[in-house]
This record gives sequence, C-alpha cells and structure tokens, in this order.
Amino acid sequence: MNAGRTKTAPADDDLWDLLVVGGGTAGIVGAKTAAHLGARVLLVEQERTGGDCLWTGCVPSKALLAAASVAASARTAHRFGVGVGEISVDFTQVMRHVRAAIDHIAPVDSIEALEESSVAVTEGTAHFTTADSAEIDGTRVRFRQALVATGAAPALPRIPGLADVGYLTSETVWDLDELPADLVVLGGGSIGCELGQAFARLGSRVSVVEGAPSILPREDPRAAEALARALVDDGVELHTGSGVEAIEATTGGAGVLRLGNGRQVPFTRLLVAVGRTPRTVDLGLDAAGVEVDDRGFVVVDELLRTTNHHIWAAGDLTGHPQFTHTAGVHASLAASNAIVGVRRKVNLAAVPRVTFTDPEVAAVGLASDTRLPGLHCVEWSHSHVDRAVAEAAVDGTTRLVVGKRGRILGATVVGPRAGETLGELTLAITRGLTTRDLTGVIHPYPTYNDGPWNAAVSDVRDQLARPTARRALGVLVRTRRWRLRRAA
Ligand SMILES: Cc1cc2nc3c(=O)[nH]c(=O)nc-3n(C[C@H](O)[C@H](O)[C@H](O)COP(=O)(O)OP(=O)(O)OC[C@H]3O[C@@H](n4cnc5c(N)ncnc54)[C@H](O)[C@@H]3O)c2cc1C
Ligand SMILES: NC(=O)c1ccc[n+]([C@@H]2O[C@H](COP(=O)([O-])OP(=O)(O)OC[C@H]3O[C@@H](n4cnc5c(N)ncnc54)[C@H](O)[C@@H]3O)[C@@H](O)[C@H]2O)c1
Repeated sequence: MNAGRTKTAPADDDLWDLLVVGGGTAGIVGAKTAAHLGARVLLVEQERTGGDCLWTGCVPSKALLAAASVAASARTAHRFGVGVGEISVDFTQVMRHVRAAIDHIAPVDSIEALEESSVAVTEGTAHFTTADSAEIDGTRVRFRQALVATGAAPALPRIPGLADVGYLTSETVWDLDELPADLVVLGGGSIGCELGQAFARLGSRVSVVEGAPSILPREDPRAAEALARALVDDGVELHTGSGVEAIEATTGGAGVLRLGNGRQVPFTRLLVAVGRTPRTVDLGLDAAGVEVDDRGFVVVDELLRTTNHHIWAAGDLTGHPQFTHTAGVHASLAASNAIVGVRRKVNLAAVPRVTFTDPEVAAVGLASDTRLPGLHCVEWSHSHVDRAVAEAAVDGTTRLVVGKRGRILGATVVGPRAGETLGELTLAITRGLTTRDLTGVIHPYPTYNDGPWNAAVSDVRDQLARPTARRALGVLVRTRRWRLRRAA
C-alpha cells in the first residue's frame, strides 16, 4: 500500500479540472504537469503510487541484473588476472538489495511528493459513470477533463494446464524467497531475456522458451543473435521457434512444458513473460464514450485524445511502445494539451528501447536491417572501440541507418552501456542530424560513444570517396597547391 494516506478525500460531486486515473509513471507525470500549469487535479490510485516501473518493473529488474552482473564478473575475474575463489550467492541478500533500490526511489513517486506538487491524491478504484463523471469506491466526482493512465498487466497465454502450475509473472516473481533450481521463462522478449539472464547468473538453471524463430524478435536479427550467444554462455538453454502445446503439473508449482516440436522442458518454477495486456476492463470506458481497439488498448489520436475529446490517455494502455520514458513524455504532452489547449503531437519516429542484458541491446528509429531505396547501413565493430578493448568486451557492434545527405535515421547498438550511447543517437534522429554533424562533435576518449562516432566517420569517408566528391576535392587540393606555389 501507499506509504502515506490521502489528505484530500474528494467530496461527493466535487468538480476537478483534471481527474487522473492511475498513479504509475503516466499518471504521476500527467498530474504533476497539469498541477504545475495551474489546474485543480485529483489523482486516484487503487494500489500504490509508483506503478509497475517502481514496484515490479524497471527498478527491481535492473537491481536484480546488477547483482547478477557482479556474480558474473566474479566468475570471470580470472580473465583479468584476478582470483576470487568460489562464488556464493545469498538470494535473501540479493532480494534485500532489490527492495533497497525500490525504497530509495519510492519517495519521488509518493503521495507526499504528489501533494507537494499540488496534486490531490485519493486511494481507491475509479470507473467512469458518464462522459464527465466517475465513481471512486462509491464517491462520485465530476471532471472537466480526465487522463486515463491505468497501464497494463502481464498477459497470460491460453495453454492447457497453465492454471494448474503455480506460475510466476513479472508481478509475483519479486515475492520469491529462494532461488528457483530450474526456472523456465516463457517468452524471450525484454522481460524473458533480462530476467532469464539475471536468474542464470545468480545460479538457477534457466531455459527460455520463445515461440518466434529467435529471441527479441522485434530487434535486428544480428543483435538478437549476439544476445542469444551471450545467454548460452551464461548457461541459458534457448528453445526458439516452437510453441507450447501443454503444461503438465507435477508438485509444488513444478511441471513440464510440452513443446510443439516434441521436446519436453521440466521446471521447478515457470515465469510467464509473453507481453502485457491493457488494464481497460471494468473502467466504465463505454459509459464515458472512450473506444478501445480489438486488443483492449484505448484508441488515441496523435494529440493523445480518446474518442471522448475531454478524456486523454497515456502510457501502457494506449498501444504505444510500453516504456517508462514513453509513458512519462506522453503524459506530459497529454496534460499540457488538455490544460493549456496547445496541440503537441506524439512523435514515434525516435522512441529509444534498451534491453538491459549483458550485452545491452539498444535501438532507435529505423531497424538496421531495413532495406529501402536511398538508405544504407554503416557498421562499426567494437573490436575497434578502445574502451571495449580495455574492458575485454569487443563483441559489440554499432549499426547506423543512414538516409539521403547522410541523415541518421536509425541505430542499433549492442554492447556494454549501449543504453547510454543511445541518448546521443536519439537526439541525432529527433533533430535530423547527419553523420557529418556527429563527426564534428568532440567525444571524450575512450568511451563507448566512439562506436557511433567511428561509424559516422566511416560514413563521411565513404561519402568523400564517391567520384563527384573526389573530383571536387581534387579541384580544391590543386587550387590550394597553385596558391601556395604563387605565394612562395
Ligand atoms: C519486468 C519489467 C521491466 C521493465 N523494465 C523497463 C525498463 O527498463 N525501461 C522502461 O522504460 N520500461 C520498462 N518496463 C515497462 C514500464 O514499467 C512501463 O512501461 C511503465 O511502468 C508504464 O507506466 P504506466 O503509468 O502506463 O502504467 P503503470 O505503471 O502500470 O501504472 C498504472 C497504475 O494505474 C493503477 N490503476 C489501474 N486501474 C485503476 C483504477 N481503475 N483506478 C485507480 N487506479 C488504477 C495501477 O494500480 C497502477 O499503479 C518494464 C516492465 C516490466 C514488467
Ligand atoms: N528494458 C526495457 O525497457 C523493458 C524490460 C522489460 C519489459 N519492458 C516492456 O514490457 C513489455 C512486456 O515485456 P515482455 O517481455 O512480456 O513482452 P515482449 O512483447 O517484449 O516479449 C514477449 C515475447 O513472448 C513471445 N511469446 C508470446 N506468446 C508466446 C507463447 N505462447 N510461447 C512462447 N513465446 C511466446 C513473443 O514472441 C515475444 O518475443 C515490453 O514490450 C516492453 O515494452 C521493457
């Protein structure tokens, strides 16, 4: 539950400028933005402010990965001439570290912090009753406008026998008090790869079962292959390209997956990570005139208005890329459109995404296997990035998708700190920068940003090697020589 209780219980029939339903990233950012702009805002949260990112998503998963990374570094320390002896993992301490990370960040998302930002907060479950009113556990509130930000929950596949095993999801895995001996992860997307690698490095025998032909099926296949190799090195067994036909329970949450290709994969614990489904059922969206699509996502236009133009939506329930950064930026955009009447539009051309495994897989803009006229791809191996060489992490790659006149349109980076590297490339794509622009920026040496920088330099060199550019250069060089001779 929330650390603090609401100070502002809404009175029956109270009228608010903005009613925000959901206190995750989108709800918090939307509510604070609207209050900052001078609106009278009520935020309603049914469980605990902070949402999935803080309690069951980004924060705990990255904290678990950090602990797992230390275990992996210790195991491979001999590569650097460092001996550390036998490694042991105390899972209770690991989970204590995970909870400490959550506790550290929680105050930023707390009710107190919202109230300090002039947002009134109430605990309860909201549903819309008409186009301009909602009910919160029996109390009716009215609104001039509303922001729906109820997020998404783990999707559950229809597989015979699933209900008979005590499966885990990204919501319940954080309650584990002992390391599973044999963990099978169903789904090789972001959650499956991150948590699969983390548990393997902490000492579980992990299998990842992915229905598509490869893990991370939405990424460049070469990036997915690089991660697959790293997972196998960590001891993860990968089963790709085959669905699950049935699950047979044995005892105590354990069981066996029967794959379509005839294989059987036994587990002591099963983690289901096959995507997320929007929390839009029981919200009274029909009564409010808010349409959802056939998968339950709220339909929004580019201003983030729903089909009821006084109700806006942002975050995981909209069908936009399901990330904390999109939830936050979109909620701020929706709130300013709602309160000030500006017309800021969603831009999906440069939404960065990072899978925080080792190596990290980071991508933005056009995929690096895009084959379209006028586009080319520049690739730079991290065996020529000095920082990677110094850290013995030369397996990475940077790939830039470059369009006409050297404009950067996409990037995929695989390697340590690829997520940090992606910031500069996201800026480049958002601002329409070229490879030449990137080469003209002094980069600190030695950093992993030398990957994109060298890729950009190589692209500019290729441009200069073209016949027209060579002819023009030749004229310049000859003219310069002639002038120097005359001046001598
Ligand atoms: C394991 C995992 C790892 C992740 N890692 C990353 C990462 O590294 N980087 C990244 O960018 N993203 C990551 N994500 C995704 C990220 O967590 C989500 O995109 C983000 O939390 C979405 O925020 P939101 O505000 O839309 O929804 P949520 O955070 O889900 O918030 C919705 C809130 O609404 C409340 N609510 C629902 N219905 C009602 C109702 N009727 N009345 C009142 N309140 C209601 C819920 O209780 C919840 O608090 C991860 C997700 C998972 C599961
Ligand atoms: N680092 C990050 O930013 C991060 C980390 C975790 C989660 N997330 C967000 O959370 C969302 C949900 O993560 P996720 O990993 O659950 O979803 P996902 O969509 O990323 O991956 C789900 C995977 O499960 C596979 N799959 C679906 N049904 C299957 C079945 N029956 N059997 C086997 N495989 C099956 C899909 O092919 C897909 O590869 C992500 O899309 C992302 O937006 C982000």
